[in-house]
Amino acid sequence: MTVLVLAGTIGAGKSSLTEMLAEELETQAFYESVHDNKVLPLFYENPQKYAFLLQIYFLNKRFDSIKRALSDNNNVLDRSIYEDSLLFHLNADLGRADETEVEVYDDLLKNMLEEIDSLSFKKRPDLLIHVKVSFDKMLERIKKRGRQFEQLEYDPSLYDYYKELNSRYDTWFEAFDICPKIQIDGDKYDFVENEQSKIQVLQQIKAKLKEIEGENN
Ligand SMILES: Nc1ncnc2c1ncn2[C@@H]1O[C@H](COP(=O)(O)OP(=O)(O)O)[C@@H](O)[C@H]1O
Ligand SMILES: Nc1nc2c(ncn2[C@H]2C[C@H](O)[C@@H](COP(=O)(O)O)O2)c(=O)[nH]1
Repeated sequence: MTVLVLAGTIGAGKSSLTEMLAEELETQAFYESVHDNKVLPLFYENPQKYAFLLQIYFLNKRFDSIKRALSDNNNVLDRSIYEDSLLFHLNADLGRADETEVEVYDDLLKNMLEEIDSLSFKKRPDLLIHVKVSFDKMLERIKKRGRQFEQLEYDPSLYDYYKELNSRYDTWFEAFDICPKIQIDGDKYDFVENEQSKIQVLQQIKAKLKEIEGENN
């Protein structure tokens, strides 16, 4: 059983790489709830009002995906539950959640992570794959994808939100020690449109998985 989780800022390329990995490794892909997410557009319209609700929504959906993923053999998840806290605390720091909401959320997340530990013999993912992109690349990709409510034209204050989110990922990744990890340079490798880049990225990930397998034997 192999569990891979993707991590990275908005537009980094997590979903694209998830699809490629699932195909390459012949595993099932689990995607974050975006198109069917009723709260996401509300959050972008009024973050002050909906930051807490959105976070609970995502946490619930992620928990659901993890439960389904763990009952399966091999799988790839397009965003890790470990980034939830990063996203929520950024919003809390921006004054979009009060102290009680932060307390309730932190406690719920801790509880859920403990519950995941007890769900399966597989307690941690085999590998966390962080797709790192520069701030400029992040903006370029968000624009390329074109989700209306994520565009700077829709809300110019998103510029600062995105900038801060992207910069927090570096510290987050450095400190991450829950399972083996690898960083993919999403600026350097255009793995969506360039076949050679795609092959190189998949090779890096497969080499890391081999290295981990060697360490475990
Ligand atoms: N390495 C890459 N090279 C070129 N385009 C990319 C790359 N990664 C992602 N994209 C494009 O950027 C946009 C966002 O990618 P996506 O996979 O949806 O990101 P995420 O899931 O991290 O939010 C999509 O239009 C995708 O085609
Ligand atoms: N406030 C939060 N927003 C989140 C969280 N997880 C995802 N998102 C947002 C960010 C994007 O607009 C969209 C999809 O994310 P991608 O990175 O896959 O593009 O959902 C969260 O936990 N909190």
